[in-house]
Amino acid sequence: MARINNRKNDEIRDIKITRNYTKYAEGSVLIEMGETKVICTASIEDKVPPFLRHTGTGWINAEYSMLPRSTHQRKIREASRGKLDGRTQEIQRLIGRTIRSVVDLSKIGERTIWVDCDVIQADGGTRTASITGAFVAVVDALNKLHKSKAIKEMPITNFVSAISVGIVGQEHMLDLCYEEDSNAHVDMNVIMTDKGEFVEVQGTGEERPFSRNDLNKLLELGEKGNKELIKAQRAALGEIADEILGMEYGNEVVIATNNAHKLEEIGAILEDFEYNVYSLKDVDLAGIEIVEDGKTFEHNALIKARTIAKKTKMITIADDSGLEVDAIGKKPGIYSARFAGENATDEENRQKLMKSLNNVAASQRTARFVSAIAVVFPDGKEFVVRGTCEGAIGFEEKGKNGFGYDPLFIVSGYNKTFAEMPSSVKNSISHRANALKLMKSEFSKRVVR
Ligand SMILES: O=c1nc[nH]c2c1ncn2[C@H]1C[C@H](O)[C@@H](COP(=O)(O)OP(=O)(O)OP(=O)(O)O)O1
Ligand SMILES: [Mg+2]
Repeated sequence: MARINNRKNDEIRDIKITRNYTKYAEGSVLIEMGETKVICTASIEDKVPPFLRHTGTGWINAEYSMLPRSTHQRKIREASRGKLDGRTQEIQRLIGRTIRSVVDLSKIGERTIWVDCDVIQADGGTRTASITGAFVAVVDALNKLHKSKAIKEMPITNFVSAISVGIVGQEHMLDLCYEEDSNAHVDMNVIMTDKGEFVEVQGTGEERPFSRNDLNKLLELGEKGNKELIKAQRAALGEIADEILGMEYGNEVVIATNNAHKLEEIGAILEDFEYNVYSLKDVDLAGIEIVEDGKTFEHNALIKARTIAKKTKMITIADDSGLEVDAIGKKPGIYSARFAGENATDEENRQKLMKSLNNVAASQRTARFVSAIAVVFPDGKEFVVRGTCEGAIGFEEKGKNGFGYDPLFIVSGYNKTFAEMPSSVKNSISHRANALKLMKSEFSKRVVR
């Protein structure tokens, strides 16, 4: 069965959120979900209901109404009728409860936020559009309080949005318009946060009961819709949203290295990382010179990553690595790339190492590779981890694989140099592999997706 406007069953209507729609309220939003249009305002009043006086805590109240000609037939104004009908009361309580669930009322002082949702055109989903729009208006109002220093911090704990789902005929559908809603035999409103948690689920088998399987399908649709709505709220709020939720980082990382071998290894080790990996060449920064004047691997890795993150505004991963040889006081260490002088080749560095270890006995030739991996996010957050790999320096070069000091580095427990191993083996045990493993676990703690 085709949907109106040929929408797919799991497709939401076009959503448009216009902030600062009217001029007096502290927060004012026009939200349009397809043909449904609601004006949502948030107004701040410097007092609270009696039960909260002298508690230092605030309150949020919501009112909802439909303009007489928001519907097909004129609907009598509730003011003229002199009382609110049950539906209106239920909806405004729902809006109030929802917004209260994501605002820390103890942080807004003794103030009441009045949320007013006025439906100017109704084509289904007015309560859910009201919630989605009201949240944005409340963020704007609270942001004004925050910017004027009336409150110390933004008291928003979560973003919240709402969407309708239902079963029409045999079909499970997302975001029902009026006509679909009138034909639905199961009707549900799903209110969720940016964390994917539920604030409220209102589901009714109006014409016939529904199964657990139906419920699961409907929740699935609700989750998809709410994700998209919260994305739209974020987009509408721009930087204010980033301040509350932390910046959204996108799906791309750039590897800040000019060393093609390292790039290849990092790419291979990050094969299962759920980000698209870019090189400096991909972002037009090939050959960029970065002064590595840190005193540690960690510091140098951060210097490289910060430089590229600043230029690209992308999540940036950098490696600073080197070889610590015990017999020569852990040299060359952070100077590994320039051991034989600025712009030295790998070959020259290896020769210098051989000379430095002239006459040093096998048992005294222990060494380790170190890799510090730094990650810098576009908003400046950063972390750095270290991986190592133990081994010893051989008496002659062995093997053709790898790069740098690989032909001289005999890996502990393998009796082979890195250059004698296939890259797949090196990439499962190397200092870089160990560091990137730690990086991935640290990364996933910091980025909620
Ligand atoms: O798995 C390795 N196998 C062999 N040698 C290695 C390895 N890992 C680091 N190394 C050596 C190469 C270079 O002499 C120095 C890294 O210097 P380091 O400044 O971190 O890298 P780099 O200048 O080549 O590229 P970039 O700074 O653009 O990332 O340690
Ligand atoms: Mg370097």
